[in-house]
Order: sequence, then C-alpha cells, then structure tokens
Amino acid sequence: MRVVVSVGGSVLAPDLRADRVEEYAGALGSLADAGHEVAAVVGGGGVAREYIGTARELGANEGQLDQLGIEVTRLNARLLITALGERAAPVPREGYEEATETLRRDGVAVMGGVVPGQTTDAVSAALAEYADADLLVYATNVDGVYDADPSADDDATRYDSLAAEELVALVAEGESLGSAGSNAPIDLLAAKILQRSALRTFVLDGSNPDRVREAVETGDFDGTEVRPDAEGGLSEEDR
Ligand SMILES: Nc1ncnc2c1ncn2[C@@H]1O[C@H](COP(=O)(O)OP(=O)(O)O)[C@@H](O)[C@H]1O
Ligand SMILES: O=c1ccn([C@@H]2O[C@H](COP(=O)(O)OP(=O)(O)O)[C@@H](O)[C@H]2O)c(=O)[nH]1
Repeated sequence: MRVVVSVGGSVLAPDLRADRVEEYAGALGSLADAGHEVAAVVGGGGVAREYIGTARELGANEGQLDQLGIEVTRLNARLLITALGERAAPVPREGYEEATETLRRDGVAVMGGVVPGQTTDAVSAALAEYADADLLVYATNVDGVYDADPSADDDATRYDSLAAEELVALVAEGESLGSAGSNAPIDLLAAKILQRSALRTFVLDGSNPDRVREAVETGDFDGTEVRPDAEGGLSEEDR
C-alpha cells in the first residue's frame, strides 16, 4: 500500500523528546519493511508557534511568518529523517515530484512545508493526491474530527466518519482568516483536495505511533474516517 502519514509537530516532538521521534521512525520504518511505500509530512508544532509569535511581535508579515513556520517544519522533518537513518532520503523533500520519486524508489520520503499560505495538512493531501496514495493518515493531537472544537466546547461530538464534502463545509464554517500558526483539525485547502481526489483518509490521535502502524496494516482505528464522496469525487461542473 502507498501511504502518506501527516504527523503534527506537536505529535512528533511535543517536548523535542528523542524517544517519541524514535518511536515514530520505528512505526514508519516497520511499515516500509513490510513492503508499504511510505511518506511522512511533518508539522511545526509548538516550536513553530513560538517562533511565529515572536516574529509577529517583531513586525513580520503573514508571508514571512509562514516562511518561518516552513523552516521549523523542515527542522522537525530532519529529526525524523535522523531517526529513520538509512531508510530515508537524507534531506527533507521540497516538492511533490521529488517526494513521489523517493517513496517509489528510495525508501521513506519525509517532507515539511512547501509554500506560504497553507499548513502541512494541505501538503499531506497534495502529496497523497500527486503520488496516488491508497491512504492518507492524519496523526494529530486530537482523536478525530468533531462538530466543534473539543478543547473549547464540552458538547462537541466526534464523527466516526464523514464525507469529504461535509468536512469541507465544517472547516469552512470554522475557519478564521487563516493567520499563521492557527489551529484546526484539517485546513480548508486540505479538505478540498480530499474532496476532489476522493482520497481515503483517517484522522486519529497520533500520540501513540503504533496506532498509526495498526491503522495502516489493519484499516482498524479509533478516530474519524473521511469518506470519498459516493460518486468518487467532484464532477467536472462542481470543481
Ligand atoms: N472540529 C474540530 N475537531 C477536532 N479538533 C478541532 C476542531 N476544531 C478545532 N480543533 C482543534 O484542532 C487541534 C488540532 O490541530 P493542530 O493543533 O494544528 O494539530 P497538529 O499540530 O497535530 O496538526 C485540536 O487540538 C483541536 O483543539
Ligand atoms: O506548506 C506550508 C506548511 C506550513 N506553513 C507554515 O508553518 C506553520 C506550521 O505548520 P503546521 O501548521 O502544518 O504545523 P502543525 O501545527 O500542524 O504542527 C503553519 O501554521 C504555516 O504558518 C506554510 O506556510 N506552508
């Protein structure tokens, strides 16, 4: 199976602890050893938010803040690459073609951010689309997609599954103006890519990397499945 795993920065390196990064490398490496083609897209987490906060106070604009965020995602990607050792290309892949080539031929492809104006949620979806992945897994710091932000609303209810077009509507409703470092389960651009490409997608709590491995191997997981639309994506006239 060809799989793209989106690993939130807060999930990969909550306190920059080596053991969590090693566990992630172990889980992804064992999937690769079992014959799966694996790519990981790493987020910026708390470290990116701290840099963005400081640079914002210093007067950086949104594009500059995003670029700072991208640099941090690539630093986090380098941590995972270090832990993966020989299994990964030695430098974070900077584009979808390059990442696809690596995952097809040279082992685990690891990416961070790509361009300002989005998050690694969208990078993961775009890579999964470009590489014709069979599965996209969002390993994040929440155990699925809820009908409201569960950290702000005690009555928030989790979806076991929802259609990509329902996800687009949910995220669009909650999306603020999208300033750098903002929180959301999956950003709007990512949700739209899932919708147009009919990607099979799992959203789960990534704090235990073994659950990511199990989800890929068995298709069983505790979280939210984003279903491709019944028709298998958008029709030409809806695009
Ligand atoms: N509808 C929602 N469903 C789930 N989580 C949500 C929702 N809206 C906002 N969130 C928040 O999004 C956060 C996950 O986004 P983020 O911190 O960017 O994750 P990561 O760093 O793993 O990419 C959760 O901690 C949660 O509080
Ligand atoms: O392709 C990208 C990826 C990331 N970012 C910036 O980097 C930050 C950190 O990335 P992300 O939000 O994906 O990290 P996470 O919070 O999910 O760990 C984002 O908020 C954006 O400001 C960006 O501009 N373009």
